[in-house]
Amino acid sequence: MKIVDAKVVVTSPGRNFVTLQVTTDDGVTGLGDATLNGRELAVVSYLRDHVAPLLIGRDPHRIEDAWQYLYRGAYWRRGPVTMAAIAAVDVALWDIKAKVAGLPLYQLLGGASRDRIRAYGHANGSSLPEIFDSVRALQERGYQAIRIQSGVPGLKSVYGVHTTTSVDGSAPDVLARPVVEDWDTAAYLRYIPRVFEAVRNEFGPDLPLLHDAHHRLSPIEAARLGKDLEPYDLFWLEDCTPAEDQEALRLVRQHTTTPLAIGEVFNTVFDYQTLIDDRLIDYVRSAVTHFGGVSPMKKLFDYAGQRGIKSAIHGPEDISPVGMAAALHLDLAVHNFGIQEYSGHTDLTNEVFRHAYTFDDGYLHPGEAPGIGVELDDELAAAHPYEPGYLPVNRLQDGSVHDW
Ligand SMILES: O=C(O)[C@@H](O)[C@H](O)[C@H](O)CO
Ligand SMILES: [Mg+2]
Repeated sequence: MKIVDAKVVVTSPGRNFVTLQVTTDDGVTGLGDATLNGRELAVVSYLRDHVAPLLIGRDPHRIEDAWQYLYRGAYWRRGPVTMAAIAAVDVALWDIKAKVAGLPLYQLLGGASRDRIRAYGHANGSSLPEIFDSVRALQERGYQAIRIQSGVPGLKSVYGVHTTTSVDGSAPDVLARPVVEDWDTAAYLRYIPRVFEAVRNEFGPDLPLLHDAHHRLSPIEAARLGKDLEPYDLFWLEDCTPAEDQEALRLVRQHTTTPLAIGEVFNTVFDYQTLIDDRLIDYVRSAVTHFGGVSPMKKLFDYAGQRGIKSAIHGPEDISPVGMAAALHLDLAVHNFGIQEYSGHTDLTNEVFRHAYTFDDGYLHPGEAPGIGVELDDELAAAHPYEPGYLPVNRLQDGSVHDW
């Protein structure tokens, strides 16, 4: 069997997605997600100009060799652009192998370790009543674990709430530049424990609650927040310190028993080495799409599992249904599964990417279709071309840039 075509499809059914479609001489196709939010076209070029020509003529079954060839063979290793491109190839080849076998991918990863996959959803609000309504709306959709993000008194923007207008009064952005949001760490640290106290009082002790600090805190600030949140029994505190600094989490860990999760912007296992070896975290948060694919994610989970650390694959809306499907096959198969982030996609996105996976009563399942279980509607994808779009940036009240 040989690869005869490798096509990159960019589509924006509401937001941008980059998909690699690999075709074999037998007419089998495999899909991989290469979406890198806000830098999509860099990965498109990497794949089209530098990777696709190397794939033609290769045996699609040699997945590990293709991965090593693209990773070691480029000489320039790691980084989100490279690893998103390699991820798309890896997932497309796993999709092909599983389709040829006539099996859903999870069967090739060891088979199901569980019957269903617990998901968490995102509740947001600028006030407590808004947050309570948001939690109730998620519970009505079936969610049984919920991330809580809150506006902070004195700040105009609410992290996680989509806006197209900058807080600094600059010309309204037409998404050609990032929106500017505002941030004040001291106000946030004073307020967030009160939010979790109120949510616990409203919804009781049983509902698993999560919170994302989005890399905005120094180690000592994160340590304080972890301690202040202990009475409210969080499932985890996510991304409390900047992701580049593994040692920062040692200080946080020494001060709090609030469980810690990190990794959505990590690209390789080396970003986790100290964190896993020294048991400084409880959950690894990488996305299949940004970590080089299913192959390195399986290795990461096996390594983390030796230290009792669990999986929690990144799954916001900017992971396409292709990336989500790949995540769900891993979730079902690995023993040390923790939880899966799942926001779902728009109806239009679900039409462009028809998928076998399901969400019922707060639990996901990848489905039984051979491969990863996603089919791309090329015509509908082409009808919704790329549109520039960016995540926001944060500025402090003195105007300086802060982590978003
Ligand atoms: O945990 C999450 O889902 C967030 O941190 C998102 O990944 C981020 O806002 C970019 O979309
Ligand atoms: Mg996050």
